[in-house]
Amino acid sequence: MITFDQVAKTYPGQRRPALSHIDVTIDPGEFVFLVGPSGSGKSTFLRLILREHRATRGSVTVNGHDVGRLPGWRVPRLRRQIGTVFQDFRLLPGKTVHENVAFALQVIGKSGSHIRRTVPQTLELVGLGDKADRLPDELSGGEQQRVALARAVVNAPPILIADEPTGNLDPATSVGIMKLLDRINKGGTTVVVATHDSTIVDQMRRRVIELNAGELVRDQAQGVYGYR
Ligand SMILES: Nc1ncnc2c1ncn2[C@@H]1O[C@H](COP(=O)(O)OP(=O)(O)OP(=O)(O)O)[C@@H](O)[C@H]1O
Repeated sequence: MITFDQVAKTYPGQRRPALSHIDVTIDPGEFVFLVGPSGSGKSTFLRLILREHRATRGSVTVNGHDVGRLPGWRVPRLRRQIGTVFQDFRLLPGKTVHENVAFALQVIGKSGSHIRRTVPQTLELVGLGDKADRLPDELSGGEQQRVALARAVVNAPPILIADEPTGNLDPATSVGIMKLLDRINKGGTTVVVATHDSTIVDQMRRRVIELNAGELVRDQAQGVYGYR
């Protein structure tokens, strides 16, 4: 599903590579935590999957496609296969919860009847069925992240990527978000989460990939956070 084959990435103008010698395979349906100190390359790893950047060496394959070789016009189709969630939620402030989630379907051309059916189901999944008409600034941080999650999965992508999804949330709220990611994964979605949240990684005991200075230094089934 997602394969890194001898991947290296050096950003333009930088001497030190952000990633080097990365060899890893993530199978369909896996749940993977990506951990490592600040600057170790976690976001770069995720950006290569999304083709926000291209590898300098080696190849990144998603669903059988070498994403570095995709022509530009195919990149939107790749990104439709990958739901994304970030630390800062990135909701549209002038739109309601329903509209934020619906917008993700409108931009890919889904019909009004599909949207009216699917959005309420997805808001129920994330526990926000009763807050569809709220604006983002009328929600708590945890609720805003649930909206972002609903938006990420409303078109049922096979892959969900989350970069520090609990970075702005208190511990109790973070547990709720991780339980939701776990539930989405149990529905068959491959989930990759970059995080500094050691408590949650230690609680969940899923596969842990650790990066350090751009190198993959640990790949552990049912792993722990494992460094300070
Ligand atoms: N656009 C860029 N241009 C140049 N260098 C970059 C760029 N993005 C990241 N880097 C560098 O690449 C290295 C890896 O950064 P990256 O953001 O992938 O780390 P990270 O593990 O996600 O860090 P954090 O936990 O702080 O988010 C760092 O040295 C960073 O300064």
